Amino acid sequence: MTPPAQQQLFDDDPLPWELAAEEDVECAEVVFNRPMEQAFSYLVPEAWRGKLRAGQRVRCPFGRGNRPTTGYCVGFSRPKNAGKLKSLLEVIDREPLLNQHMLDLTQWIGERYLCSWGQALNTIIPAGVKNYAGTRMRTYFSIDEEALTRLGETNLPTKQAAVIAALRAAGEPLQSKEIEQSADCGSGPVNGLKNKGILRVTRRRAAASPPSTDAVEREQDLTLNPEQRTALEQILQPLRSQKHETLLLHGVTGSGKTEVYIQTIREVVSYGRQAIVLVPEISLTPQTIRRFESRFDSVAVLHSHLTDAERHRQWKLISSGNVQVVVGARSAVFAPTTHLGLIVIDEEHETTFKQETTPRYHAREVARQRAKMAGIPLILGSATPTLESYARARRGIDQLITLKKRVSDLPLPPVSAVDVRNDPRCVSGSGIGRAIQTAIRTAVEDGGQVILFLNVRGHSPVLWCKACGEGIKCPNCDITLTWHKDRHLAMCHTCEFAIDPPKTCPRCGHAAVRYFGIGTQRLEEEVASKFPRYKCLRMDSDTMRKRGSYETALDAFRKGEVQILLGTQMIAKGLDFPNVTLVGVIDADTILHQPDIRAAERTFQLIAQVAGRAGRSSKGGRVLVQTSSPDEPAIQFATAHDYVGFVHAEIQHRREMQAPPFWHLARVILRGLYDDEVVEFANSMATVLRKAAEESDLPVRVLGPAPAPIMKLNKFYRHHFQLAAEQAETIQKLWRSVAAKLPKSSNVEYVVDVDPLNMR
Ligand SMILES: Nc1ncnc2c1ncn2[C@@H]1O[C@H](COP(=O)(O)OP(=O)(O)OP(=O)(O)O)[C@@H](O)[C@H]1O
Ligand SMILES: [Zn+2]
Repeated sequence: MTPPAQQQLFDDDPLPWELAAEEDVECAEVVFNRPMEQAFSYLVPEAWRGKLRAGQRVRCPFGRGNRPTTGYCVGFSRPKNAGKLKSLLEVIDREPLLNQHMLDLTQWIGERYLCSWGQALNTIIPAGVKNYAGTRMRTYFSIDEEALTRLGETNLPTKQAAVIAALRAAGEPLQSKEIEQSADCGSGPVNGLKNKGILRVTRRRAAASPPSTDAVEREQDLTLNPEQRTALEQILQPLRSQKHETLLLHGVTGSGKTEVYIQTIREVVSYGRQAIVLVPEISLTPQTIRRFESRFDSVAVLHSHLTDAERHRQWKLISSGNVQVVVGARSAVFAPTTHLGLIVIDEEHETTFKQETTPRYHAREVARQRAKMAGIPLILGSATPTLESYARARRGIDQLITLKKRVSDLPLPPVSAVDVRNDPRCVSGSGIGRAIQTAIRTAVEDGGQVILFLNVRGHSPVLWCKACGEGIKCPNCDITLTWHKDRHLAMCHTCEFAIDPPKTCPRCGHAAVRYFGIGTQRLEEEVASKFPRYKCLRMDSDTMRKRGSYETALDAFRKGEVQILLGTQMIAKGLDFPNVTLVGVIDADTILHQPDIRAAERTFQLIAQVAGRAGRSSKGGRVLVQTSSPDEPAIQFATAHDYVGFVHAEIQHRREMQAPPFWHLARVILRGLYDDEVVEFANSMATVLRKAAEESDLPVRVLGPAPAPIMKLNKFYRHHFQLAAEQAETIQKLWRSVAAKLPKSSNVEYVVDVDPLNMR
C-alpha cells in the first residue's frame, strides 16, 4: 500500500518541475453557442495533442455542474494556469467542419452583429452537417503491404489473390461488397485475408445512397449587347487583378444582369475557382437553377427546402472543391468553397438577405467581408439598389456599373398612377378600379396576360365594429384580425390565433361587425365575377403552402393556361414572362404609410419591380398603379422610372433624419409578459448605455425607449430603443464596454438587431 503522505503529494501538489511542464501545454480555445463573448481554455488529452484542429467540435465540462457541452475549437493557446484547467472530454468531428477563413468570418460576425462567436458558428453550420445526415459508418478494407510481403503474396489461394488484385486495381480502400463484386467471390476470402492481418480495416463515413442527378441540356452563352459587354469588361478588371472590390450593377428590369453574372463566372471558373450566387429564396425556381445548370458543369443549389441529408451532401461536395457555382439563398454566403473567386448577390435590395434571428446578419455585409478577406470581387445587382449600396457607390467606395436599357432594345413599359379617390368603383369598395378593369379587358382580349399585385393576403384585412368604431384585434397581438372567407375564420397574421368571425363586437356587444379592406382572396372573387371567361390564379402564402405549388402555378402561367395571375410579393420579383402586357398594382399605399424610415424606398422598389414584369417582349406592355397618394415622391419617381431622381430626393430626407445610410442603427427589442416590467427594464438598460456613452465619450445617441410599433405580439409586451452612430464600430465599442454590466432580468428578454430592417 502506498503511504498516505505520498498519495497526497501526488494528488494535490504537483512538483515545481511538473507545474512548469504543465504550463507549457498547448490548450484548446473553445467557444460555445451561448451569448458569452469569451473563449474558454481546455487541456487537450494526450491522444489528441497535435491532432485536434481549429474548426472541430469538442465536448467539454462546462458551467457550474461541469455538464458535458458541445463547443467549437477555434484555436490554441498556452495559458499560464494550464495545470488548473479542465480537460476536453471528447473530440466530435474527425475533420474540421470549417477552415480558417470561415472561422475568421464567423468571429467577425460575432463582433459586427453583437453576438458570440459560438452563436455565429452554430448558425452557419447546417444541422445536417453537424449530425452527418444521410451518411452511415462503413467498413473499408485496404492492403497492409508490409504484412503481405512478410506472408508471401505467391502463397495465397486463388480467391484471396483475386481480392488483392481487385484492391490494387481500385487504388483505394473498398467495402466488402465492392471487393466481392470485382473479385467475383463471396465474403470468405476477404475475411480470410483480414484474419491473416493482410487486410487492414478502417471505418469511415459514406453517403447512404448517392442521389441521382438529372442531366440538364447545355446551352450556349448569349452574345452580350454593347452595354452588357461594357459592364462585363468593368467587372473583369478587378477580377483579373485579383483584388477585392465591390461592384454595384444597377441595371433596369430586364437589362440582362444574369447574363453578365454568368459570363463573369465563366472567367472565374477558367481559373479553377468557384463562384457563389445569392438570390432571394423566392427566385430559386427551377428556371433560375436551370439557367446556371445549363451553362456550367457542376452547380450546387442550397435552398431552404433541402433535407438535412441533401444539404450535408451539397456541403461536402462544395468543400471537396468539385463545384463550380453555388446558387443559393441567404445562408449560401457560408458555402464552404475551397477557392472562392467571386460572390454575386442578385436583387441585393431584397430584405430576405437579412436574417431575423440571432445572429441577425445581412448576407450582403457578410459577403462583403468574406470577399474582402479572400481578396475577390463582390457584385451586387439590382434594378432598385438600396440607398446603402447606392450611397457607397456614389461616394466612390464601391464601383457603379449601369445598364440603362433592356435587352433587345425593348422599352421600359409606361407606368401610370391611378388616383383611386376619383374612381367611383374604388370609392364604393372595389379592388379593381375603372382604368384597370378596362386595361385587363383589352389585354386579355388581345391574347396577353395580366399580373395583379396586392400585398395583403386574406379576404378582408380589417374586422371592425361599426357601432363603437373599434377594430377587432387578436387577444395576443396588437393587430386587427383578417377575415379568411375560404376557411371561415378570423385570423391573426402574426400568431396562430383564429376564431369564427364574431357576430357581435366583443367590446360593445352590438351586432355591427363589418369587414373592411381588400385582400387577395377578395380580389380573386372580384376578378372571377368581372372576367368569368378567363382563368385566374391566386398566389400567396395561403395557396402556395405545398412544396412545388409555386413552380406548378408559374408553369401554368407560362404555358398560357392562366390569363390573370394575382398575388402578393411572391409574384412581384424576377419573373420573366414575355406575354405579360399588363401589370396592375391594386394598392400602392400599403407600405407607404407604415411608420418605417424605409417606407418610401420600399414602395419605390416594389412598384419598379412589379412594373418590371410587364413588356418583356415585342408585344409591349403597360403598368397601372392604384393609389390614393399619387403625389408622393416615391410613386411619382417610380412611374417615371427615375431611380436616380428618387434617390436624390430620399437621401436628403435620410440625412436630415440622421438615418441610414448616414447613420448606423442597432435596435434593442425587449419583451415580457408584463408591460410595466418591460418598461422598467428598458429604461434601466437605456440608462446604462446612455451613461456609458457619455463617460467614454463615444458619439452614440440612445433613442427611446418607446413602445414597439407592434406593442403586443404573441402575448408579449414589446418596447424598444435604438443606438445610433455614424460608424458601426462606435456602437460595437459601446456595446462591448457595457455588455457585462447590463442589467439582468428573468422576466424580460431582449435581442439586439444591428442594422435593423424590420422595425415592427
Ligand atoms: N445579350 C442578350 N441577348 C438576348 N437575350 C438576352 C441577352 N441577355 C439577356 N437576355 C434575355 O433577356 C431576359 C432578361 O434577362 P435577365 O433575367 O438577366 O434580366 P435582369 O436584368 O435580371 O431582369 P430583372 O431585374 O427584371 O430580373 C432573359 O430572358 C434573358 O435570357
Ligand atoms: Zn396574434
